[in-house]
Amino acid sequence: MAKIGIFVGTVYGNALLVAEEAEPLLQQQGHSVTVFDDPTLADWQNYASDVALIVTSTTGQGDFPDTISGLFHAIKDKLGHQPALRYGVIALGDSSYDHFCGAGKTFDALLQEQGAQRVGEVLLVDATENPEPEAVTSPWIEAWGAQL
Ligand SMILES: Cc1cc2nc3c(=O)[nH]c(=O)nc-3n(C[C@H](O)[C@H](O)[C@H](O)COP(=O)(O)O)c2cc1C
Repeated sequence: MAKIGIFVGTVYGNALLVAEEAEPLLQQQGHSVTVFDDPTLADWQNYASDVALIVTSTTGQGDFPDTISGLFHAIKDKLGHQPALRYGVIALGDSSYDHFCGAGKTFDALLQEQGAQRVGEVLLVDATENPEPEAVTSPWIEAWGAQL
């Protein structure tokens, strides 16, 4: 059983919906789960030796939504190595934009740089192909949770 924090970046609510659907799926696997829809660095640091699931959309031109932008920059500026952290990334985006899933990919790159251990591959969800992201994210989450 793992202690999992789900850290959400959203503008229109899709990523939050995905996170809220992930919570019971992971709990059914015996994990302890908390969703942070406006996450702070203090929230993040409570999971330094546990598991983080980042669920973020991309806005602007490859930018982070405001709900998670502060957390990303705080981790980048204030934390160094995070070798005890295991994590996963679900990146929501739209392939008609230039920087497809840019925010999720950038978050993953930072955590890789900081030595955190990614569980599974980054899930890229394309809104043009999947108008209902849960159809893709729910099976991915079940498989991801089983690896923890
Ligand atoms: C103004 C705007 C800018 C966007 N920019 C990007 C982008 O640069 N890259 C991308 O992959 N998707 C982009 N998207 C698509 C969103 O990430 C996608 O619709 C996502 O599902 C929204 O999730 P949310 O409701 O959690 O914010 C953009 C959408 C809008 C409305």
